[in-house]
Amino acid sequence: MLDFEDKVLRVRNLSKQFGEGCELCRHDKGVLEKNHCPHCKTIYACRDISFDLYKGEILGVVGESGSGKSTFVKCLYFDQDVTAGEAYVTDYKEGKANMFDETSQQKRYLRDYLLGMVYQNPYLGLKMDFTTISNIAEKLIAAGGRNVVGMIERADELLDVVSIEKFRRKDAPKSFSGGMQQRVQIAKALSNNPPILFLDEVTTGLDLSVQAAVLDMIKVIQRDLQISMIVVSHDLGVIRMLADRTMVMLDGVVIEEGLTDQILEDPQHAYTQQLVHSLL
Ligand SMILES: Nc1ncnc2c1ncn2[C@@H]1O[C@H](COP(=O)(O)OP(=O)(O)OP(=O)(O)O)[C@@H](O)[C@H]1O
Repeated sequence: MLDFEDKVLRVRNLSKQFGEGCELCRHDKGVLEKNHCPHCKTIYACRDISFDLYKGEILGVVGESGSGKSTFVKCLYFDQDVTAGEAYVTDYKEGKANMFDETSQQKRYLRDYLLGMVYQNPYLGLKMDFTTISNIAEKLIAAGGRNVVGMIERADELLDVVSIEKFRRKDAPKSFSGGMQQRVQIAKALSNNPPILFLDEVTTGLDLSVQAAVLDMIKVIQRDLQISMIVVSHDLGVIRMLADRTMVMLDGVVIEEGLTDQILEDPQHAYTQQLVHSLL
């Protein structure tokens, strides 16, 4: 049974809109067509998303393109500002400070010490012209690392974890395959031991066999390091393989959530039923 004490992240009513809204949509979300207002064209990308993330669990977020998954995870990593909502990290100010209200310096601290992100597009997470080792060192330096030998040792250790061969470690990621780039991103995101890691469509676009290898690796890392993860994917197959619990998003709203097995065996919402059916 999960305990209240085991929560690492608490999110309440996370909302993100693109546009100001108008008299019609601001007060009555019933006027929306899917996720947008037909009158003023404001897009309500995420609406009132609330959940808890527990220590050592993988929470899956699944939904079709445009359902708001990336916006949701970008808000949590401060790549985008929320329109409204609260989020509390247990390891930060005893879980009492709404991280969305913090200063940019405090948000940088949260990113450097407590949160990690692996992007779908490795160009967003890596400096493609730097060596692989210095990509990892960059994150360690941001988190206060000054001991060069220590940082190189740490980078080596992490590149072992993600199976990047020793002779490639001084190469720049631009010379790597897509699967290798994702593995370097994962090593970089793990470098400061964050208790919480976000992964956004990390295997999309990879060959099936490479995809399977990256997913296996994520599972092993999560088991060995007991990191809590939020895994975002349009692919229920990925979520089935990784996630303990799942939230299903449609048009910016969480329409269903529960244990992944439960959702797969007994989906309640028509959209979830369709998703599950497509897996069969
Ligand atoms: N910067 C932006 N400006 C305006 N609208 C945006 C912006 N970013 C996202 N949106 C809109 O927000 C909605 C959710 O987009 P989001 O990228 O979060 O969806 P998604 O589920 O991650 O889809 P995909 O996997 O295709 O990226 C979409 O309607 C999208 O057009």
